[in-house]
Amino acid sequence: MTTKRIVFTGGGSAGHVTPNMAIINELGHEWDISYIGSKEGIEKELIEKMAIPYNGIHSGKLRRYFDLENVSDLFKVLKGCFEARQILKKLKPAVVFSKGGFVTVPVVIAAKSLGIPVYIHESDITPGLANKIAQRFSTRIFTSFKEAKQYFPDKKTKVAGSPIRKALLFGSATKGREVLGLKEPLPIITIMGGSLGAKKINEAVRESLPQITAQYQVVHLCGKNQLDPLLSNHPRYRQYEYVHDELADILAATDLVVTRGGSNAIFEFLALKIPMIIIPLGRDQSRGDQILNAKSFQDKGYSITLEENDLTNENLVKTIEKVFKDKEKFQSKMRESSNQDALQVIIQELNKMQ
Ligand SMILES: CC(=O)N[C@H]1[C@@H](OP(=O)(O)OP(=O)(O)OC[C@H]2O[C@@H](n3ccc(=O)[nH]c3=O)[C@H](O)[C@@H]2O)O[C@H](CO)[C@@H](O)[C@@H]1O
Repeated sequence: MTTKRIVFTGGGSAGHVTPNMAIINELGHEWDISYIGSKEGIEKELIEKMAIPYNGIHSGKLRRYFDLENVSDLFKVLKGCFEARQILKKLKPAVVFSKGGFVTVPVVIAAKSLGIPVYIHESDITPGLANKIAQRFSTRIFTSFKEAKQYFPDKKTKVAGSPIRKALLFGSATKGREVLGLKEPLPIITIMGGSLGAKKINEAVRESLPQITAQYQVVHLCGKNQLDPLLSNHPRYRQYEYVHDELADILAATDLVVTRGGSNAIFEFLALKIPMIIIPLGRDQSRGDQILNAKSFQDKGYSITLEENDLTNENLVKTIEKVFKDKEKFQSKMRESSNQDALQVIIQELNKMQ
């Protein structure tokens, strides 16, 4: 059996890393795997935990508006291109798989300059700036959403769905309740404000805790440095900055999620048939991709959108009650969904490579 080499890249937030992790876990032994990410991004910790060789390069933030920092960031991108080229020259991979995030731009440019095929995956309905640039250098493009296909050249684009870490599909609810130490038979609501946490959601959840915990238990994935020490002994509330392998059991024990509209997270909840309240990141803080993700899921009957501007304690509690009451309806719509097995689609295409 000949060994083929693949280099993954993606970073900046977990959503640009977890799909890579899902694919890495499913690749067979004929693949030799390496990773290129930023020197200090979340991808470094996540990938090193998997014992995959990790190469850190410089990366700069790309902005659509003028800022003096653009100049120093441009130098960082150029430095990153040089570093990525050196790494790729040494590794000589058969393909580079790029998931998005600023760090991928120098990597795909370097790959293209060395004649290495570049595959990219876009998780959102509208492409992020990094993938908008990367797609010009790419050989093959995969998308999670059907609606995203229109933004890419038809010939090289395929709607694959969202690659989900397989372990998430095999969690145990009993183990989840045990790990959490939640012993009461009350339903569990998990709050996930994206991989970095969401300050506004954290505040609203914590202020509404007396009402919410009257009927439910709460697991709060609140993001780095956002734990609230005053709540560490609450009998019906558990908080974590970020969870790794425990997530599968926690989600198996979860009856409802309150979440940001990050694409990977919501496709995971869809796969697990967990009804969602999606509070998308607004246009004032992003390009509005989460608003479109949330609309697409709401239109299909998988979730209810709660706009951040309408996020009052009262609305949050009311929406939780409403979604909980209609839980079966949301789940039956999710069961009807024809979300194909993205992992298989992507792995089959990679395996075709020489
Ligand atoms: C602020 C921002 O720019 N957000 C973007 C970012 O979101 P973000 O990084 O938050 O991405 P997603 O919600 O798509 O994915 C988060 C991932 O982290 C995992 N997770 C999260 C918390 C935790 O404790 N443990 C854990 O494993 C989730 O299971 C999921 O796989 O990338 C997404 C995919 O391009 C975009 O849709 C979002 O708009």
